[in-house]
Parts: sequence; C-alpha cells; structure tokens
Amino acid sequence: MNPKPEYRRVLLKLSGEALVGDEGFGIDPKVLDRMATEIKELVELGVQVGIVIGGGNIFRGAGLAKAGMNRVVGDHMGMLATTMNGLAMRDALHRAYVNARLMSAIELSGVCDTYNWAEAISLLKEGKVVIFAAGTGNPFFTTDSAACLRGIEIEADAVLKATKVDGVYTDDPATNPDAVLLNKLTYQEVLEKELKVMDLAAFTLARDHSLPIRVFNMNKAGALKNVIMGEAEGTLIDHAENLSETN
Ligand SMILES: Nc1ncnc2c1ncn2[C@@H]1O[C@H](COP(=O)(O)OP(=O)(O)O)[C@@H](O)[C@H]1O
Ligand SMILES: O=c1ccn([C@@H]2O[C@H](COP(=O)(O)OP(=O)(O)O)[C@@H](O)[C@H]2O)c(=O)[nH]1
Repeated sequence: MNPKPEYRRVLLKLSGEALVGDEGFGIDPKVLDRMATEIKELVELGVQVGIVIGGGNIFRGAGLAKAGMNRVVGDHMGMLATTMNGLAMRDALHRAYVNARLMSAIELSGVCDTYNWAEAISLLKEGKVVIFAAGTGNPFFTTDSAACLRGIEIEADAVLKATKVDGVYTDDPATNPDAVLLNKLTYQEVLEKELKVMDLAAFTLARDHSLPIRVFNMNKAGALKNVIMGEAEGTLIDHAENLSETN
C-alpha cells in the first residue's frame, strides 16, 4: 500500500520559541536538524512546503516596547530575528540535502531573496521549500498573521501551526490538568469559546479566506507526517460543512 498525502501544498508555521530546545536562548542546532529531517520527509512525499518562521526566541516587538523601546523599532528587530531563524533553517535544510530558498518581506540584499509571490509559487511547483521570513514586513503584526497571509497567497491547502502542545484544548493544558484535546473545531466555536489558537487578526484572515488551520505538536516525533497523511493528529479548524466530510 502506498497511501497518498492528504495535502498537495501546505504552509508550515514554526514558532521561534520552538527552536530554543535545550539552549534556553537562541537556536538549538539539534532541534533545527530534527525539523529539517521531518520537512524532508514531506518533500519526498511530493508535498509542496512553504514555511513561515517566528522570531520569539530572539526578539518580540511587544516585549521590547514594554522595556521602553519604540514599538515600531522593536517590531523591526522582531522581523529581523525571524530572518536570522530563516537563515538557520535554510542552512539546516541544505545540510539535509533539501533544496530550499529564503524570501524576506524586508529587502536584505546579499543575504537572502526578497519576497516575490509569483517566484515563490514557481519554486514550490519545482519542489523547493520556500521559507518566508520577516513576517508580513509590517509592524504590529505577528508571524501567525504572516502564516495565514502567505498561506492564502500561495493557495495552500492548510496552514499547519506547530506548537508545544498536542493541539487545541478546552482550556490551557499548561495550567488546567483537566483540559481535553479537541480534534475538530469550527472557526465559530474557536471564537465563541475564546480558545487560544492564534491572534484574532491571523485567525479571522484564515476564516474569511476558508484556509483550514491544523494545530499539532512539533516536539512529537512523526506528528507532522501524520498530519500530512490525513491521520487523526492535533486539531483541525475549518467551516462546519468541510469538517463533516473528514474522518
Ligand atoms: N485552549 C488551549 N489549547 C491549547 N493551548 C493553549 C490553550 N490556551 C492556552 N494555550 C497555551 O498556548 C501555548 C501555545 O501558544 P502558541 O501561540 O502556539 O505559542 P507560540 O506560537 O509562542 O509557540 C501552549 O503552550 C498552551 O500552554
Ligand atoms: O508581520 C510581522 C511579523 C512579526 N513581527 C515582529 O516579529 C516578532 C517575532 O514574531 P512572532 O512573535 O510572531 O514570533 P513567534 O511567536 O512565532 O516566535 C513579533 O513579536 C513582532 O515584533 C512584525 O512586526 N510583523
């Protein structure tokens, strides 16, 4: 038997904090290499992979603003932090013999490519992994918003949000041991129950453009592949009519 992937093209959102691993700050090369190996498996299955990478392991604009810095400057630093993570991820993919390109929403001549929608799509069609860095290129946004924006632009079948827990729960599993993992949710249910999935700007963008969101645990070995193969893994968020068609 040779099961086919559920998705043809995906937008994988990796948070900056997921890269910290055992290092406490910055990037743990072991985590990066493990992620590269898991992404390689997807490419080998013929899945087209776009990646939006966060920067929270280095700088967050909101945190810098709290410490007294101008928010716009802080957000510029946060976006440059995502580009540093992107450089590290591209390097890890290249070392794993995966063809990958890095496109930044902020021009960084000589360091990486600048985001170009048509070029990104043609690279994806060639089977190259495209890493989108510098978020949306604008302050006051998050990389979750960038993930949904790029996901819609490249016509991804879903945005796959990698997180530290197994999916979306009835409550924060970090503070409530009775929280229950939810396998499927409608956009409406997430809003009504005020479940923490993404910031509202990102979430409503996905909803308004019918981009399904899959939340899963990147620290769980094989979870990403399970998601790709359409197995019950993590939480799927979509419109009610689409959810009833899935198992
Ligand atoms: N209902 C919920 N379901 C799942 N996680 C939740 C929920 N409410 C709060 N959380 C917390 O949200 C965290 C993940 O948030 P996320 O935005 O993915 O963080 P980051 O992108 O910085 O990794 C989890 O570690 C979890 O403790
Ligand atoms: O479109 C964007 C995306 C990100 N950022 C800045 O980059 C930081 C890092 O991104 P994020 O916090 O989303 O990273 P993650 O939580 O995924 O690690 C944010 O805090 C913002 O300061 C921004 O200004 N505009």
